[in-house]
Amino acid sequence: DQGEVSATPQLFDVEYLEPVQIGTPPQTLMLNFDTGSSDLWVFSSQTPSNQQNGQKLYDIESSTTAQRLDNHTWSITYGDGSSSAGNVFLDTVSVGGITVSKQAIESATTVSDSFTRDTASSGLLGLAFDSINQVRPTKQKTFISNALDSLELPLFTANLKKGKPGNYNFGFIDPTEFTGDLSFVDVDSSNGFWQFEASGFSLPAANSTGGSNSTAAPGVAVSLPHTAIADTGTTLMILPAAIAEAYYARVAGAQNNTQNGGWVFPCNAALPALTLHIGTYRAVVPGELIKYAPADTDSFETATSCFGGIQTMQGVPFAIYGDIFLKAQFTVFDFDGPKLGFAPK
Ligand SMILES: O=C([C@@H]1CCCNC1)N1CCCCC1
Repeated sequence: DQGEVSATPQLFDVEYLEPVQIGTPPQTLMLNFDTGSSDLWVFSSQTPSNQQNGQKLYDIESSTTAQRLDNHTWSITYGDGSSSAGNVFLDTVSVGGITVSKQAIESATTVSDSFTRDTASSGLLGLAFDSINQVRPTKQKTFISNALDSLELPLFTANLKKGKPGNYNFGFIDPTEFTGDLSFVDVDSSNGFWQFEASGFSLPAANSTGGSNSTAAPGVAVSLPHTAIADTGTTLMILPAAIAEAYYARVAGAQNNTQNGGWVFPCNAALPALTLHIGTYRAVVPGELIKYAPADTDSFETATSCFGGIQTMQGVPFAIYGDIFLKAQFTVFDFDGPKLGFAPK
């Protein structure tokens, strides 16, 4: 089989939501596909009403194929401090026409405030490796793990876009979605993530006049080996401080302001492109993607201070290449290897 599903950005591209069919008859919920985790959990008829805020629910009782997975529960805490927990059911799940019967659906009996406030999302669909699934006493497989045998190729691709719908494909690589050749890098899945090694970065030559979408030829390469994960569920790029410092040194008026929660700069600043070195691949992230969102008002029209798409890694032992990075690269998540493929688009 092959499948394709739209990836619709929410305000400021904070997350991307994809339609998923659950149960019989099918209930379509908008879920956040997350290559940084491995649980498929949903707001459901078991979620307390005081923790709901209009989210569409998985109505367990009205699905004729729902089966309770007795004595199994789940609880997850994400790196940003958000969390959820609950019970487990097995039911039929379809994504872009790919169907898995007896998929573990994790029904939320509690969700933290940030999920309650996120009115558009009915939950997450994890696309990382089964080893970090949080169902106990028996871990459950992700949707993609269950679907693998029915896919033409054991892979899925992510094609996220700035401010408009992109797509995920399952089981095939669509050559019209990228330019040039794909470059592949080995993945170390031992921590359960799509984890790989990057070797450094480059910035445009200092006095190049390129504007905010400057992709002027990169200047000097800086060797800075670091471990990273490809995480569609993280909005920004969380990078080693040395890279963030070198980048924002090239942005007039930039400051790392802990009270606004990170690097901010004047919205009229010229933003250079950042090029990340992954094997022989040179991943260019245009400056316009790094001007992430207004920081002092709710609109780019009135804001003077803007929040950076590049922030520094506090605490996590690896960099997180999130949506800011993935908006600039067509990415292949290939279980054969496993490996990641990147190409410009
Ligand atoms: O919780 C997360 C992220 C949060 C945002 C959504 N993706 C998963 N992790 C990834 C980075 C290492 C710690 C775990």
